[in-house]
Amino acid sequence: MGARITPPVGGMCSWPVHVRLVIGVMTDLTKITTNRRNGPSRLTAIPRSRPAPPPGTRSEIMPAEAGYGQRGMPVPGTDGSGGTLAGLGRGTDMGVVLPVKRLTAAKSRLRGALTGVPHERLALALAQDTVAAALASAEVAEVLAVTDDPAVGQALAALGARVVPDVPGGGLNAAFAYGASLLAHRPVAALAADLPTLCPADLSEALREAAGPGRHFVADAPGTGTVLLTAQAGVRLDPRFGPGSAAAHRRSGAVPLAGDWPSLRRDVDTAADLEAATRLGLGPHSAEVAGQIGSASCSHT
Ligand SMILES: Nc1nc2c(ncn2[C@@H]2O[C@H](COP(=O)(O)OP(=O)(O)OP(=O)(O)O)[C@@H](O)[C@H]2O)c(=O)[nH]1
Ligand SMILES: C=C(OP(=O)(O)O)C(=O)O
Repeated sequence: MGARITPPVGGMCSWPVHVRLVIGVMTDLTKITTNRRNGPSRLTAIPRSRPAPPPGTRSEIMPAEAGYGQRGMPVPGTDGSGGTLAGLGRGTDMGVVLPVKRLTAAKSRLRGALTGVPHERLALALAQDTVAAALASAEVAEVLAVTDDPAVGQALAALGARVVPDVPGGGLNAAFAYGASLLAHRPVAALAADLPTLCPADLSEALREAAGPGRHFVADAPGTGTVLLTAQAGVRLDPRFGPGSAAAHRRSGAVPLAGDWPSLRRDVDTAADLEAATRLGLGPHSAEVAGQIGSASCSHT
């Protein structure tokens, strides 16, 4: 498939495009402790008296540079869903766990989907857009990426995620369970890392609906897989991702959430999925890789 360039279906965009402006840092995976409150996505919320970041760390991006308040972008401190960003006095304590495979092995069904684009670049861009959207959600306090790939760790840390190695090395569910165990003090959301259309407002709404006791999940667009599984603090996540995971999560007692949330349900496993995601509106990293100008169409905020 060549990169088919079509404008997003919707109109206004609520994407914080500053993610493209952030400068990364070479960081030892085991030493990254950055969270969204001191990461780049939070810089707009930090008082002006905050000391400048030390040389060699992340660049400070001011709202005007980031495009906030322009072209339908949300003003600082909001994600376009009516809530204010966590750390400014609202939002939940939700920790998002997001495992990513080594890029050489990741998204094998997608290999060759974009002519002339190195597969690893595309696989990374999907994760970058997912993480940036999660960090921009008013309901998310922290994003924890579980990965053994140094390039993934570096790129996601640069966005503001905390990164840990895949210590169990036992596949996707083991990685989710491990990440959740590190966030045991919080409610936890297990999020697929292949959601390049994800809009913060869709994720925020789903997480608000998941606020009841126990576990909740959101099925993918076809209805058979899972894009999001949540567990309240103190409740075991018990992830059952993989083929038929929607039914597996339902059987395990997790409650399905019924909202539309098209940007959340659109996971990208195949070239056809990528085409569907492109029609919906890709996030900035994936759009750039696909040679598409613009970013996710988050008109439903
Ligand atoms: N850390 C970690 N992440 C994983 C593992 N398996 C899958 N993932 C990630 O989980 C997300 C969803 O998994 P899949 O959709 O099955 O992705 P995938 O295995 O890369 O794709 P295929 O090779 O096409 O099956 C992707 O972002 C993967 O990178 C694993 O064993 N460890
Ligand atoms: C991991 C899952 O599926 P896929 O590999 O199709 O993304 C899932 O839906 O649980």
